[in-house]
Amino acid sequence: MQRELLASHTQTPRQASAILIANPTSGSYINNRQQIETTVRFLQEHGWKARLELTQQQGDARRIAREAVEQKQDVVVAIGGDGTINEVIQELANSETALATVPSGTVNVWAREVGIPLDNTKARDVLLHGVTRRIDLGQVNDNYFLLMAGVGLDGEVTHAVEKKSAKRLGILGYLLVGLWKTLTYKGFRVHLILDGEQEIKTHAMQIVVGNTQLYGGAVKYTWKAKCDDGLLDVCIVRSQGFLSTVLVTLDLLLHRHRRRQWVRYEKCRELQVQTRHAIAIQIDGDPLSFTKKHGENATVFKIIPQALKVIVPKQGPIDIFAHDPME
Ligand SMILES: Nc1ncnc2c1ncn2[C@@H]1O[C@H](COP(=O)(O)OP(=O)(O)OP(=O)(O)O)[C@@H](O)[C@H]1O
Repeated sequence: MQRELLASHTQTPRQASAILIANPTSGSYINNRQQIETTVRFLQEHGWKARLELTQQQGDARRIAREAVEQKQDVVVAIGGDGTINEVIQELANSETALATVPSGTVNVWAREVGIPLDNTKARDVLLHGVTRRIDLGQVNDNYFLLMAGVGLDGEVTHAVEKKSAKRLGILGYLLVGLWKTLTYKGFRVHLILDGEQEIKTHAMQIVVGNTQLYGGAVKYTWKAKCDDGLLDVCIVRSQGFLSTVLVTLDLLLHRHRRRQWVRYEKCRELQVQTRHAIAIQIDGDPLSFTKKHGENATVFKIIPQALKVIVPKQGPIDIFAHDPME
């Protein structure tokens, strides 16, 4: 029964079995707490078999998502930000359980990318009336990413914020550490191999490997990305000193065409990254690990086509998708 219920082209509201996973430490949870309980009742009143689970610590969202897949739940609703979503997709990947989101994070990049309203009362309508799509996921070191992975400056920033009390400052903490790192980061030599053939050797400040377009809620490094085209978009920002880094960021922020001069832009299915030193990596805005050093095997970024079912607004932005929704 569930497959038919998930098909949502009709006006009939979707009914489904679902676990709602809420991260009480996510950015806007406190403001949304009342709304979240209302959302559970709202879904139940519309015939959903829905229950709410709160995470107690990092890792819980992933564990609960694994149970949801084992129980063949139709939907996991991630109530949090992109970090909570990233935990959930580790288990939803290659399953029939769809990801839905009621945004409750600080930046909520996924929600912004696909047009899920940040207002919870409107977001819950998407659960009922949104469309189901299958999208790709990126993968590095056995970890999936939904949005993007970064190597270099942003990896350094996320690792530094994680270690320092700056995390408590939220976006401001990222901005302060980001500014400091931009002033002091020297970049790195890198050897890239795309799809086992094309080689690029350069001195980079930042490499963004994107499945989607938006970065940090405002900038677009991978502005041509489609999340269901079976390809990763790679944006290599060359290291040319502090001033050019600021100018690149401004161009990307303002979505100016001039940005093309500052970066190299490629598409591929697989990207091998070899660096002389271990360079910090982030995925979906959280620190991951480091690239392998000279002499070790390359760090490999891959696209896993059609790996994730998602529920998104029917009338959301379409330039992020290459294909129509599922029937
Ligand atoms: N109960 C919990 N206690 C501590 N950390 C948690 C808990 N539940 C989830 N986490 C972790 O909290 C981190 C941040 O959560 P999340 O990304 O949802 O919120 P956010 O950072 O405010 O939003 P955004 O990423 O959109 O800016 C994630 O890495 C997640 O794994």
